[in-house]
Amino acid sequence: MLGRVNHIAIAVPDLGIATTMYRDTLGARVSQAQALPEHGVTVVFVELPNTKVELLEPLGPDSPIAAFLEKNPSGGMHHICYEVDDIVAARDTLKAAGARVLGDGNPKTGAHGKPVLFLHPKDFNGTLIELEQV
Ligand SMILES: C[C@@H](C(=O)O)C(=O)SCCNC(=O)CCNC(=O)[C@H](O)C(C)(C)COP(=O)(O)OP(=O)(O)OC[C@H]1O[C@@H](n2cnc3c(N)ncnc32)[C@H](O)[C@@H]1OP(=O)(O)O
Ligand SMILES: [Co+2]
Repeated sequence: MLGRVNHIAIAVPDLGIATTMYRDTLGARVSQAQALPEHGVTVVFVELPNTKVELLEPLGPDSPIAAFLEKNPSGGMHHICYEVDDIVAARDTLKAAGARVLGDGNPKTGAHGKPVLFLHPKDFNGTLIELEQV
């Protein structure tokens, strides 16, 4: 079911500071900030030779990363995104295996304009998983 790692996400309290750190201190190429109101986050992608790191800042009053940042005020690793060929087939297989699919269970359009879904961290060794159909 799983393909490549698409990105690893880090929740950050201040996207401007985090972007400067990745660009100027760590010397990486970074994208422009992109507000994603449907996801309650603003994102910046750090573009690495083999994958991407997604920096996430809360957007709006109901951000899904707000509680995480309250518990981890300086930020922290938030999720890992794996690529799948068929997200609906993957969802149905995982649901049948007892995994909790977050939200209403229907894929949303993610930061790359492709369908994404999230799986509950408590069902996957304490790691929040995002699936992206590529
Ligand atoms: C746009 C896009 C893209 O790439 O295309 C994105 O990535 S959007 C990225 C942002 N969107 C999302 O993350 C959407 C899916 N996420 C969610 O629905 C939420 O973040 C949840 C995963 C349900 C967690 O929500 P919240 O923290 O408010 O709930 P909660 O406090 O009840 O947490 C339940 C338990 O899970 C733990 N928990 C919470 N977030 C966690 C995380 N990221 N990794 C590992 N564990 C985590 C909490 O500590 C708690 O454990 P204890 O009970 O042991 O204390
Ligand atoms: Co993501």
